[in-house]
Amino acid sequence: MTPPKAILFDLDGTLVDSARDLTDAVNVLLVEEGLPQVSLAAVKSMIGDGAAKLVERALAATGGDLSRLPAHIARFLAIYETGAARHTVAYPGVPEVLHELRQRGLRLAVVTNKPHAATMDILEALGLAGFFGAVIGGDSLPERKPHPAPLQAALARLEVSPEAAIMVGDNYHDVEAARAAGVRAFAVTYGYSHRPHTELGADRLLDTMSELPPLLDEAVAA
Ligand SMILES: O=C(O)COP(=O)(O)O
Ligand SMILES: [Mg+2]
Repeated sequence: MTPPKAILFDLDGTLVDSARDLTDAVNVLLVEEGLPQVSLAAVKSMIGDGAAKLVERALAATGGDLSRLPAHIARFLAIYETGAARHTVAYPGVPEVLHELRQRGLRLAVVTNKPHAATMDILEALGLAGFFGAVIGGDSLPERKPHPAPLQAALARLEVSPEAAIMVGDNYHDVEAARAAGVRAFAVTYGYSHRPHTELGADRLLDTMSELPPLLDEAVAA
């Protein structure tokens, strides 16, 4: 097996727990619209397909006016971008593992469906931005995961071939995008998966990010 040279990370539910800030921003929008608020658990089940889908799902769940969806999405982004990193934290082990992987000479990227501006705000607020040689957001290209294009764009920027890369995500979109790009796929079990983890089709499952470096050693040995 080709030794890994690059790791592509999903953001929400993989590197960072962002559900509380997303929930707060959705609820500001819903209150403005005179609609009922949604719970943290409900929002976790709506995250993964980008901000537009999150807003659409929240409005659908609360009886909102979907004919005004584009305006609602724009309003949500304006609200979210004022506080995307208020309560958002890195999952346990994430900063240490990113540091270790860079020490090993691996190239790192973020490939997320979250808009690029909010992604950068979060990475900078948490002191993680410097680890990544590429950050592809949900609005960086016309296509989003599960399309392979964002992964391919990250690999082009890192100058690494798909066989020498591993995608680490929390959702089926991450695994599907990786498969379509010819990249190995690992999945974490602590994020916002919409399916049971064993049904994601990932090559390996990680209960914490700290399990990643030893798994890379195995991938090299295999
Ligand atoms: O913004 C989202 O819905 C999901 O973002 P992710 O791709 O980092 O999980
Ligand atoms: Mg995710």
